[in-house]
Amino acid sequence: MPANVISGKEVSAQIRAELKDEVAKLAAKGVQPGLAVILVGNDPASHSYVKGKEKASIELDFYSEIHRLDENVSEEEVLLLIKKLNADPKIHGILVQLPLPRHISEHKVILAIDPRKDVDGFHPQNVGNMYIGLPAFLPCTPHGVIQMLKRSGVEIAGKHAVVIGRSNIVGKPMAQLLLSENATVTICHSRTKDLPSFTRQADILIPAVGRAGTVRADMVKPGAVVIDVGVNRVDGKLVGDCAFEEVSEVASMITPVPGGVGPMTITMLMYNTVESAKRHSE
Ligand SMILES: Nc1nc(=O)c2c([nH]1)NC[C@@H]1CN(c3ccc(C(=O)N[C@@H](CCC(=O)O)C(=O)O)cc3)C=[N+]21
Repeated sequence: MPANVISGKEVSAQIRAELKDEVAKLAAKGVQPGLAVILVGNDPASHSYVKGKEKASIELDFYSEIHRLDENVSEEEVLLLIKKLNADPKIHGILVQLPLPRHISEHKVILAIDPRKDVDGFHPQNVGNMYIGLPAFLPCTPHGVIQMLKRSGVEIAGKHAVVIGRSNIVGKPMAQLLLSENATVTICHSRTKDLPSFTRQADILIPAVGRAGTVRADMVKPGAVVIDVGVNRVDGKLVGDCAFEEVSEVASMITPVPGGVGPMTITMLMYNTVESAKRHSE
């Protein structure tokens, strides 16, 4: 039996409807969630993501600012803009689109963001708090994955979750959030020997590699849940890390690309911005 396809668009719509209620409650208190996005340079993919964030901001009636900066802007100028946004009471969330040009330090930029406005959850204070189970902004992509699992009725506790990838943005926090949900977690990566021997043990398999065709049907345990975080362009088409057609013959549930984790990432960004606005209004 082919797998059920978990629609990121549908789960997103559900969460966005809940957020709309929260936004209305805030409006009654005279607060409008405000999100500032900083985009440096002309990477077409980044521009397309930022458009998605802009669309979601309008849909949810946020106040939104997009700062499009020239590729050659200095690091100081970016840091200065962040300082201004940190101090701006209209702004509850600040996101600097990554990757940045090489002459700008990603680390310095992230450190400059007020952790209370770090809706990406990339500041070391939020990363650390997440790690020890204190309140924190959770990183949007892994948090989106957890929401997709929970809202599709997937039990996480006691399951063996295998994450492929160890980036600071997806792999590492993904493993940590699954651990917080009481999964048994394995992290695989580019130096893992005999990847299929691990993936075949997964009840929940989460490839986050960025290479199309990384996961094939013979690497998946029958009945496993597969959440594909990969985003790859192949012949101008967007695909995930899984060979979708064949893996869906083996898995019990699978997420598509596009229409899976991508929309959830944006929705959880909106969620964090509403959370920030709520804290601000308390
Ligand atoms: N500071 C920062 N925070 C991020 O969250 C961040 C970032 N930098 N840099 C780039 C990555 C990537 N990312 C995506 C968001 C939405 C889709 C998305 O909605 N994708 C659609 C398709 C979009 C299309 O067709 O191009 C989908 O999968 O259905 C994908 C990727 C956020 N990122």
